[in-house]
Amino acid sequence: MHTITLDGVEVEFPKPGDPTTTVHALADLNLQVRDQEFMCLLGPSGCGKSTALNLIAGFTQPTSGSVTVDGATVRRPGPERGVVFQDATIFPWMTVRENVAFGPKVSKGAGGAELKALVDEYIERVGLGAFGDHLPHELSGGMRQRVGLARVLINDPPILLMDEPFGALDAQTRITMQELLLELWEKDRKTVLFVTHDIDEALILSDRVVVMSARPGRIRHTIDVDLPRPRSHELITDPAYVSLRHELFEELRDESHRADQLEGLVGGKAGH
Ligand SMILES: Nc1ncnc2c1ncn2[C@@H]1O[C@H](COP(=O)(O)OP(=O)(O)OP(=O)(O)O)[C@@H](O)[C@H]1O
Repeated sequence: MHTITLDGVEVEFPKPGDPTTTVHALADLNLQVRDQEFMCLLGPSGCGKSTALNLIAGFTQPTSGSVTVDGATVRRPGPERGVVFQDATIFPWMTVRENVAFGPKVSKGAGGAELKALVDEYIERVGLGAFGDHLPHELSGGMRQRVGLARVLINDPPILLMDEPFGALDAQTRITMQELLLELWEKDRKTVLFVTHDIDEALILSDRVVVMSARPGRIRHTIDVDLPRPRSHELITDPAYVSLRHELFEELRDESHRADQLEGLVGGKAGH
């Protein structure tokens, strides 16, 4: 069982440039990600999605409230939580194969034929079988993100935390990567928390979508995505999909408007 629980989580940051005031990033956030569930956190820019993910990853601590993984309080990063960011964390001087081998080599002292076979397997899984000896600068953005994914997956973490991993990719590559992720997840269901501000991405991937409010982020709305799996983008014309999309669009529109007001981008006053 691999579950994530946030209970009454508050996060306040010192305001950059003005440490006497704070930015209230998360307010009384309560969230539970179930075992082997694919959950998307959806919300307007600046609502605290990354802050929530960073708490679970163990990169930051809540001001109050609790963050637990499998019942244990999160205090630091751990091998059971794999984190994938928008910019793939890969070493530019290492080949694809060396990059993918890095984790098991360093954390488990793996090596030899066994490691080589494992690396080949994961490179194959992410569709980079023919690119093992390439350096990152010889790859496209989508291919680099595949390397980033393989680097995390090879450690076989039961929990995946993904922060807009496809956010920097062009629309078509993004769709390809979503379908690759779905295919990988169908085979080996990990507990996933995926941060995005893209409604279609959330719907295609998730079992549940949690919509966060504008800052301070709290949960505004949760929807169950009862669409059949395995899924592909053909789903977008399905009436059930269209209806869920409309529901999420309405929720997100209100919150995006509030977020813009907070930032002083449209009418109203900037605030914290
Ligand atoms: N280390 C920090 N110090 C001060 N303020 C911070 C820090 N990290 C985040 N914030 C602020 O907290 C709020 C939430 O930020 P966060 O990055 O979690 O939002 P987000 O929903 O992930 O946004 P986006 O979709 O734009 O990435 C923002 O107002 C941000 O400026």
